[in-house]
Amino acid sequence: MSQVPPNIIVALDYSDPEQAIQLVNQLPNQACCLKVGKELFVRGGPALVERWVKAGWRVFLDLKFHDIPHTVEAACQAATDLGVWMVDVHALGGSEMLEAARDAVEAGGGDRPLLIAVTILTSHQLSTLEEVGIAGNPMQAAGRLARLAQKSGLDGVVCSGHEVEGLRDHLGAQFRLVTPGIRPAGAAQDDQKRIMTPEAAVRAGASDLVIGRPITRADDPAAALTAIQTAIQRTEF
Ligand SMILES: O=c1ccn([C@@H]2O[C@H](COP(=O)(O)O)[C@@H](O)[C@H]2O)c(=O)[nH]1
Repeated sequence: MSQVPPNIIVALDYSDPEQAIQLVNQLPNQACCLKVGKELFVRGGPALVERWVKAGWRVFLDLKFHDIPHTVEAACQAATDLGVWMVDVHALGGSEMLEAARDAVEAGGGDRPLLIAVTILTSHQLSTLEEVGIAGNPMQAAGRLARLAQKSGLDGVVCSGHEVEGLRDHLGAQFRLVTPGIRPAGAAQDDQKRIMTPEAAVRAGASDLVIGRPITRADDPAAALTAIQTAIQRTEF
């Protein structure tokens, strides 16, 4: 299990960078981390990321690189140059690609980003794995990919809360388990399939909780974040 309270990473999935900036301005500084994904990065560009990095925010650049090793290595080098706190790739890219990504972030020296690999997306279920030809259920497939990521020298993986306990047992306390698909009780499931409440994910041993719509679509996002943080603080882990 994680020995420190997990980070909350707010997923800034906005089409308008100004809306993202306004939200970040409302958030208690340093009380959470920020996640910039594909939509916001394509619309806002690297300057947006640099703005928050310079302001002292820990930024997870969630672009889920998956390509030939040379391309992923160069993309991870570019992410490292931006000064982000965390960056990710798809474990399905295989060991050669994962090792190229690791070499790129390590070339940045001591102040390098954490490098994590997506195992099985939280929007996937057994039928999705069957559809795309991945053997086993989500736990089995995530377990194989997480072991590959660890063997390739990565710092952790993205998985659903449902896999956290099993992965923690096998991969040790230091390996980062970053969990999206987090839904407070009663919140809309949206397109997520393998969901878990923040409290249950914390009890299972998640290192970081990625939360988007339950915060960004709330009437008062800062209050929604505070409510989740309070619930986590009351949870024994
Ligand atoms: O397996 C994965 C990997 C990444 N994500 C990302 O996390 C957020 C979740 O947003 P919600 O609004 O809380 O559903 C989103 O940016 C995804 O791209 C994921 O959901 N699952």
